[in-house]
Amino acid sequence: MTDINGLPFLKMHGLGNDFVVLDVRDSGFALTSDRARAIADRRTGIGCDQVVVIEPARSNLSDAWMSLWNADGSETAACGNATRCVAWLLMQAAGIDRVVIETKAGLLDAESRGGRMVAVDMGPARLDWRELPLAKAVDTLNLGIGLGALQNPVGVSMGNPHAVFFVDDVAAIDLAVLGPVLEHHDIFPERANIEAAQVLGPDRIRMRVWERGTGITSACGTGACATLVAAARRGLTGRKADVVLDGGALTIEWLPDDHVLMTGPVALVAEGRLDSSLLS
Ligand SMILES: N[C@H](CCC[C@H](N)C(=O)O)C(=O)O
Repeated sequence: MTDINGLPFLKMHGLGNDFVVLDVRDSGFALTSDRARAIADRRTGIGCDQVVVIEPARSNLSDAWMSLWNADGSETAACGNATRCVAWLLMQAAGIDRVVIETKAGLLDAESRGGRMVAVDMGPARLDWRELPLAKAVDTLNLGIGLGALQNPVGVSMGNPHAVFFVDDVAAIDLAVLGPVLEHHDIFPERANIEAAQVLGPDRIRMRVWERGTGITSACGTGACATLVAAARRGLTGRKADVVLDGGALTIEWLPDDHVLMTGPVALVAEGRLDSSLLS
């Protein structure tokens, strides 16, 4: 199916990181970069940070495939908040409390924690420069780049690239100015998500994020995972902490097997149908 007309969508968010969710398992509708941009436009489209597409499972290891598109039309392999939303939808529809979602970043195992709380094993933190990826061999614990108040981040991939900068006061960081420049730094051949993090205690971190391909968002699940791993690697926190974002807190734990467990809420705010004029 190529016609966007009448295609149902759900409007969801995780701590204000908002999504248009398309379940195309029956229609076969194919999203493109242009269509994603049109849907995500907050004036002429539905408006969202990412467009999330539920597709038929591609193996017997998962219940569904999920593809993810930023507001600028770029595709990303990982999105923690969207993963919780899709997992909740699938569990609600099937009356089950566990589901496996497959993405370009691998298999994601999700479980209901009751109500609208969902826990997701976001897979292993990738710490090698090649996995981020970076343009050259660099110790990911100290990338050695910087701009203004943001200096010397930790590089972590959760299937998507993150640069975590630790600062004394997150509120003083002009992320709208520094974020886009650092997102496009030459060391990141695929760009990067930019996090400014302030450690509040051994199990609490305040973080704000400039997302690759989207800009400042209220929350970023993979960014929260990357921030906890970065803090633990630097010895600033333990391996479990609440990461407090603009939209609320996620509980993140870096497990002994290097997988990262993310727990947080989901919200379903509306449903509707797309109109073909969206693409005009
Ligand atoms: N909001 C998402 C992250 C999107 C990452 C995307 N901006 C990228 O290009 O990697 C989350 O909850 O993890």
